[in-house]
Order: sequence, then structure tokens, then C-alpha cells
Amino acid sequence: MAVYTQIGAEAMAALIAEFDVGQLVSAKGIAEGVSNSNWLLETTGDGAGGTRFILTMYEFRIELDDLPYFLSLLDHLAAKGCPVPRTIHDRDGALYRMRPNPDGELKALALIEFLPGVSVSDPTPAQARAVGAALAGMHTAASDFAGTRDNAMGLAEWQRLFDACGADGLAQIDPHLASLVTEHLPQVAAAWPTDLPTSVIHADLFPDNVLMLGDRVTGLIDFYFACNDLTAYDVAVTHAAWCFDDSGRNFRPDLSSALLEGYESLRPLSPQERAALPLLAQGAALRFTATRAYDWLNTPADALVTRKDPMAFARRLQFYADNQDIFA
Ligand SMILES: Nc1ncnc2c1ncn2[C@@H]1O[C@H](COP(=O)(O)OP(=O)(O)OP(=O)(O)O)[C@@H](O)[C@H]1O
Ligand SMILES: N[C@@H](CCO)C(=O)O
Repeated sequence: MAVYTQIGAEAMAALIAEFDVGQLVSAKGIAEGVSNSNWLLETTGDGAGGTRFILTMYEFRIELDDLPYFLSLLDHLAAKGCPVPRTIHDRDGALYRMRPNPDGELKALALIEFLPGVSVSDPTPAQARAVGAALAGMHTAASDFAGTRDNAMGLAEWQRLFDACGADGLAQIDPHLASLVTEHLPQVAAAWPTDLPTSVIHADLFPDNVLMLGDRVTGLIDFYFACNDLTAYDVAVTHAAWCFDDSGRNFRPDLSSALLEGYESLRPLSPQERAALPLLAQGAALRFTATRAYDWLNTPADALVTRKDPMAFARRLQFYADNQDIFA
């Protein structure tokens, strides 16, 4: 569940009155997600258009200084026709508001447009193709976005997270994990490209961050890892997230070709980008192995969240290292 902070009906109505969206009709906490508290709101809907909105209270992990980047990126992409929720500005034009939670801690809150659709758990090639095209559309549409943000989840951070886990911690997860990391991380780091095109990237485009109706992408959400980095790395992250079963044991070549075809229908990869994909995909697998391993060891047993299996991405790492020809 992800509603960490309770907001009473009167306080919610008063908060919503700060936006030109009509009066509050209902507010329901959303169970999905782990980082923030989210509510689905329905209003009588006057000014800003629409009657359904997502209210997010930023609880952990997000730096306040990064919020203008994330929220104005949504506006930029939505204005260019990408299936991305726009930010509803308050009556003063602000992208977010600050509000004390019941413990008196100031928290940031933002209202964004609700988009229809569901997250698929067993994608078809047609859906993978549509996701590839939506990713390319996003990269292209962001090319004139003025904001910049470094990738806080880049190579140096993977290294830091693995170090924090320690060899013993990694061995607790799986006896082979430490040697897998020691074998691949230095090689990937040494060969990491520096001369490929960069852009705004989503950096976490997993199926649960894509809303779909049939074969159509209706929403790209959760831009809270978005940053400026190698464009092809985002393709690699999306590939790692979409082209295997959850356990990482079974690669799906049909989804892989569909995703890449969809991507290249809008933004063809350069020969250099394509040649780098095997390495970038190993990097993507290392990134999610690192964060999942760290969370595995550091999430208290009574926490509300379900830990995600690091080995699902360690298996992808091994697969990408052993099968570099899949991107040829
Ligand atoms: N704009 C939107 N339109 C419709 N539903 C949305 C929208 N934004 C978020 N949601 C719903 O809220 C859920 C949680 O959102 P989100 O993934 O942003 O939360 P989070 O706490 O940041 O999650 P994560 O665990 O991925 O860090 C999503 O799974 C989706 O069901
Ligand atoms: N999408 C990530 C969580 C957010 O970084 C994962 O599945 O590990």
C-alpha cells in the first residue's frame, strides 16, 4: 500500500480549492507504488479540464530541488503530444505546494492529470512495439526541454550500492551474486561509452510505469528517475524491463525485436548506439540488481513494501553478457 500520510476530508477539500479544478467529489488512496503517497481524486472539474487527477505527496527519495525538473518535464512532453500526464498548476501558477503532514514535517504535493489505461503484466509484441515507439517519441519530444539533471542512479551509484551490500550481504542473497558483480561491473565500467547521443531519459520505464489500452500506450508515468544521460541507455533499460519474464530466466526474442522496431520507427539508432546496446543492457541489468540488492538487505521485515528479487536482474546480466548478438 502506498498512502503513508492521511489527509482528512476537510483538509483535502481545502487543498484542492488551491487549484482551479472544481470541488472535490471523492479521494481514494492508491495502493500501488512504494515511494510516494498517491490519491485518485474526482472533482466537479471546471477550469483546468478533466475531472480526475492524481495527487502525489512526495514522501522519500525525491529531492525537492529536482521536483521542478520532473514536473515541468511532464508539461513539456504533454504539450508535445506525448502520452504523459500534465502537471496541474495551482492558482498562483506553482507546480507543487508544500504542506505539513500530521507530524509537522513539510511535504511537497503535486496534482497531475489522470490518464486512463492499465499496466500490462504479460506484454504482447504489439504492446512492446507501441512502448518502443512511445519511448522514441518521448526522447524526440524532450530534445528542446531546457532543464537538466544528472543521473543520480548512474555507474558510480551502482558501485556504491554494491559496496554497501558487501560480499557477505550479496552472498546472503545468492552464493553466486558477488562473483557475478565482480566479474562484470569493472568491465562494464571500463568500457562505458562517453561519445553517444544524450537526451532526457525516463530511466525506469518498466511495465508498471506504462498505462495501456489494448495495443495503445495511454500513459508514461513515474518520471522520478528521469535525467539527462545516454539516450540508448534508456532503450537498454526498457529492453531489460520488458523482454524477459519476471524471473529473468526466459528471454523473449519476439518482444525484443518488436520493442526495437517500434523504437526505430520514430528514432533510428545510429550504428554506434546499436553496437553499444549489449554493454548498455549489462549496465541496465547491473543498475536494477544493485538497487534491488541494496533494498533486499535494507528493507525492514515489517515494512509495507514487497522486496523485488535482485536475482531477476542478475540473470538478465548473465544473459546479456552471454548473448551479445541479440542486438545485432
Ligand atoms: N497520471 C496517472 N494516471 C493514472 N494513474 C496513475 C497516474 N500516476 C500514477 N498512477 C497510478 O498510481 C500508481 C502509483 O504511481 P507511481 O508509480 O508514480 O508511484 P510511486 O510511489 O512513485 O511508485 P514506485 O513504486 O514505482 O516508485 C501507479 O501504479 C498508477 O496505478
Ligand atoms: N523499476 C524498479 C524500481 C524502481 O527503481 C525495479 O523494478 O527494480
